[in-house]
Amino acid sequence: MTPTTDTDRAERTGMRSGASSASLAITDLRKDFGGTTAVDGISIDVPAGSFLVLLGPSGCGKTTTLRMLAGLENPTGGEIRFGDRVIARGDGTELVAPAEREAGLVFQSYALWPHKTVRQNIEWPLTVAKWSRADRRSRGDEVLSLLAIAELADRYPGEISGGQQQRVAIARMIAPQPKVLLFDEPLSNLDARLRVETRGELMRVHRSTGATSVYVTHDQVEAMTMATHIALMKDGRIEQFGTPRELLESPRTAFAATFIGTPPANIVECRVHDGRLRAYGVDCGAAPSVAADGDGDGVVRAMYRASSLAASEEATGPGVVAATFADQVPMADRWVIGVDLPDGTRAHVSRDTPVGLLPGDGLGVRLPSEPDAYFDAAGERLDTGENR
Ligand SMILES: Nc1ncnc2c1ncn2[C@@H]1O[C@H](COP(=O)(O)OP(=O)(O)OP(=O)(O)O)[C@@H](O)[C@H]1O
Repeated sequence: MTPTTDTDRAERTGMRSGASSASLAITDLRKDFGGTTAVDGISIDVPAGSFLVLLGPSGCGKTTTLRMLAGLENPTGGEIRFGDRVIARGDGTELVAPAEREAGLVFQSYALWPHKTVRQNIEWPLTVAKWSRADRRSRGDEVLSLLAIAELADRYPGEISGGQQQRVAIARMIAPQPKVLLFDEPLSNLDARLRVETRGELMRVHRSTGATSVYVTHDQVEAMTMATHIALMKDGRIEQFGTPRELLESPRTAFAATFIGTPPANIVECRVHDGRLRAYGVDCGAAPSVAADGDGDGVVRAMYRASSLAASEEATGPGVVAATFADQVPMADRWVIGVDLPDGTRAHVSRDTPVGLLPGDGLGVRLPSEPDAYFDAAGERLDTGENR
C-alpha cells in the first residue's frame, strides 16, 4: 500500500477538512465546589497547535481545569475560548454543550465499549455525528493506521492489552477530527516502557492532527518532553507558566525549582546575619542586597543545581556541610548522589563517578560561594541581578 498523507486521504475521501486547531484562551477561570476552591482564577493563553501541559501535584486543580475545557464541569468564574469562540463563561451567559466544542477527551481509564469491536468503538462518535457509512469506514481506516492498530480492528477490548486499549481510546478521540485534544493522565496506567513508547505516539498524533492539545500530568518528565507550554499549578493557581526551558532555567518560585528538573534543584534555607547567608553552620556567601533590605524576617532560600554542588567522602572545611549518603543512580554519563542534609532535607548532587559508601554513611557536601538563585521566605524569586 502506498503511504498517503492526511491531506491526500481527506481529499480522496471527500471528508470534512477537519484540519485545524484553535488557539486556547483561559481568563481568570474559577471553580468552587461548595466551600472548596479547586481552581482559583487562572489565565492561560496558547496559540493554535500548542501542546499545553497542566502540571502539578495531586489536588492542585489540573483535572478540574481540563473538565471545564471539556464541558464536564461549568466554571463559577472567568471565561474559556477556543479560537474566537467563547466556550464557557462563569456567569453562565455562554455554555457550549460538550459535544459542540470540537474537543476530544481521553482519560486514564480507557472507557471503551466492551461489546463493540475496536473498529466499532472508533467509528462510534462518527455514527453519533451522523457521518455516512463510507466516510466512517474511511476515517476509521485512517486513524487505525495512524495509531498502528489496524490489525486489531476486529478484536474486542477484552482481547487486547492495556497499551493497545489506550491507543484505541486515542484513535476514537481523534476520529471526529476535534480541534482541541484533551488528555487526563492518559499514560498513568501503563508500565514504564510502554509509557515512553506511547508518549512518542501521542506526540506523533498531536503533530499529525495539528490540533491544540491540553495534557494533564503530575509527572514533570512527561511535561518536559512533550510540552510546548507548561502551566505549573499549585493550590488551584498557576505557579509559573512558560516553555519547559523557561521553567527549568528560570524558576520563578522555590516550588517550581524543586518540582522541575531531573534531578530538581536543591533549596537550602539560609539565615541572614551581618550581610552573610548561613545554613547548617556554614557560610553560604553574601546575602543579596534585596534580602538585606527586605522585610527583616531573616530567611533567604538559596537554590543550588545538582551540578553546582560537590560531594565527597573526604570533603571538610569552609562551605562543607556534613551530610548523610542516601542513594545514587547513574544518569547519562554522570551519577546523581542523594544525600540528607542535617535537617533531613534530601538534596541531589551530580558528579562523574559514584561514591564508595553505604546508605547512612557520612559525606561532605560543598556549597559554592554563590547560589544559582535566591528566593524569599515565601518562596518567591528574588531578582537580584546577581542570579546566574
Ligand atoms: N466534585 C468535586 N467536589 C468537591 N471537591 C472537588 C470535586 N472535584 C475536585 N474537588 C477538589 O478540588 C481540588 C482539585 O481537584 P482536581 O481533581 O482538579 O486536582 P488534580 O490536580 O487533578 O489532582 P489529581 O492529580 O489527584 O487528580 C481538590 O481539592 C479536590 O478534592
